[in-house]
Amino acid sequence: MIRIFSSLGRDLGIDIGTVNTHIHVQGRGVVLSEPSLVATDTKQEGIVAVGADAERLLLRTPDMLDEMRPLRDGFIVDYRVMLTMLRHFMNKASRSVGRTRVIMAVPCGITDVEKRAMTDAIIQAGAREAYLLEAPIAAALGCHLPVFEACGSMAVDIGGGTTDIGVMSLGGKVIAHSARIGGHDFNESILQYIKNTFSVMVAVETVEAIKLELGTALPPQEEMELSFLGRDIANGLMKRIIIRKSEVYQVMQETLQRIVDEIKSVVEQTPPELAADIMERGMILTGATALMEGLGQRLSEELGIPVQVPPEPGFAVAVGLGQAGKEFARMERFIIASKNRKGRA
Ligand SMILES: Nc1ncnc2c1ncn2[C@@H]1O[C@H](COP(=O)(O)OP(=O)(O)OP(=O)(O)O)[C@@H](O)[C@H]1O
Repeated sequence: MIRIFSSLGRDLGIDIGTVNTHIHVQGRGVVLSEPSLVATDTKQEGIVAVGADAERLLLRTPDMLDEMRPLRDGFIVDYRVMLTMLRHFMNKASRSVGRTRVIMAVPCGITDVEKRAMTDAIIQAGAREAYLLEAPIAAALGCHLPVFEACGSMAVDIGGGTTDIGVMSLGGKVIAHSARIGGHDFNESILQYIKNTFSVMVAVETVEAIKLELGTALPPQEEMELSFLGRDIANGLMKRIIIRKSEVYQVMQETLQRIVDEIKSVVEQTPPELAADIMERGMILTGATALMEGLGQRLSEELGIPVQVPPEPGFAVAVGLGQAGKEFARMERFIIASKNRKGRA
């Protein structure tokens, strides 16, 4: 059983993702939104800058610095760097970190070792108390789904590295599933396609721009194209390439289908009475990948479930963590790990 400690400080809701970190402060809203990125000095192996500062420096002086993302697919890959980044963000978001209760979103189904690492990091970063909540539960709270009522609610959060799917009812989770597939997989497919079709190498920023400009989950109604520069694999010279929206749509099919299949398998495992509620009331789709053109409609058509995308899907989890702070007395069954400075529950 998870112990709920008493708290005096302000709540921080931290959505620390593979690509971005968002922090919600009780009473102030989402106060921080920065890339989950660290720039390290190649010679000294020291950390030079964190978050948005690191992104700026890496763009200006790419040869003198190394880029590090301390989380991959939502999981910690370098504890020391992750801790530095977390401490930096927490101190930026709050002037009294030592009095805060942190509620953090994590992918569904993380192991006990990963839970321990996350709660340890939060306390080491200076917080008074640490609590973990699975991302789709936070997303559902952020979108005001009736998760405490006797009906089924469903939320799907698609970020850069993971798709997290949750079914909730009566203040507890019924199913929580995480698949290591997300926005990054679309980028990978586009990158491979460009390499194989045009025999050029392109910058990751170019691939991201192609996805944001031309990416669509539905067959394009009208053709569009984008021109960009790539480096010819054969002779090393820069070459201008034109890619069409219909090509990008085709390239994205495999990842789209994998996401559909992951959600379908959760719907199939959902108890019939809750599945009926979800078919009627719909599910919510969050995470910044939810901004992709036509994704909500595509999922709705494939799953036969109404899909709603909130106005700012990338912030829904952070907002939900703030809501979890407000509803804290009712959160016991949702909280998957906790720790305070004296120890863990
Ligand atoms: N308009 C858009 N269309 C398609 N994809 C988008 C759009 N805007 C952002 N994305 C994608 O959203 C992803 C980042 O989403 P988000 O910030 O929710 O991820 P994260 O929380 O850091 O990752 P994770 O939850 O997997 O750890 C990136 O892959 C980005 O390319």
